Amino acid sequence: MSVERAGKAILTELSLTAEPAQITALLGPNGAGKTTSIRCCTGLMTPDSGSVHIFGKEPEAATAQGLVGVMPQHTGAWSGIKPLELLAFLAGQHAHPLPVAELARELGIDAFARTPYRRLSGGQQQLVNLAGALIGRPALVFLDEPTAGLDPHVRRRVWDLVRRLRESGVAVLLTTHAMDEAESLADRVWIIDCGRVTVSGTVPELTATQSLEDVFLEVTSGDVS
Ligand SMILES: Nc1ncnc2c1ncn2[C@@H]1O[C@H](COP(=O)(O)OP(=O)(O)OP(=O)(O)O)[C@@H](O)[C@H]1O
Repeated sequence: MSVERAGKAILTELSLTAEPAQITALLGPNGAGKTTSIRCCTGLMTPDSGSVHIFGKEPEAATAQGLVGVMPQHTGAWSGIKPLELLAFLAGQHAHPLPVAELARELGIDAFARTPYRRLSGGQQQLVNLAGALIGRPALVFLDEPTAGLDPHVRRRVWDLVRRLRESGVAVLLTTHAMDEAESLADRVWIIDCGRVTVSGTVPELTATQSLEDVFLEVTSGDVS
């Protein structure tokens, strides 16, 4: 797919896939087009050319059927709503949601369940956003920098959860700037630069002779102009 905004190419013939029961990492420098790709895949943005298929459906239809979960990098302010209230509300939008209390316990949300969303720390808000993405039991989940700003304990908890999603057959597509995270979690890695795929492969393929960070630095310019 290709996307142009304000006369500038943001994505150029970008093509990638994410398979069920796999963790797919989408890597790229700041401004490379990762979030834009996710927005196109979830129907929030329409590519100027090309198409997106989610289990054979258009993104809007797949999202409407609850097949897709999204953890955005930033949410709008959820204001004064408390985490469990928010998750119960989101659960109500789905036919077969996960049990709210169980998910909240698993992610450690219980500890700050009584604090209004806007007063939560950045990391706590991240966990609530992650729970919100998973509550509807999606078959495909987009996690945009799910562990950015999380402490090492919480990061490991999120990693375990992401691995369990894979084990249960979910297709996980995540973005991250942490190369150790991609190496540890991902089955397949796609590296993009200036809206184009520059390299893709399994972690063992990409790291046969050098670290993933070295590969990243080699195949990306970091030039977003
Ligand atoms: N609606 C829009 N209008 C104009 N430019 C846009 C629009 N949406 C995104 N862009 C530009 O597209 C480029 C890619 O942005 P995007 O958020 O996809 O990057 P990213 O890879 O997710 O970056 P980061 O790692 O910093 O989160 C940026 O230069 C951004 O300014």
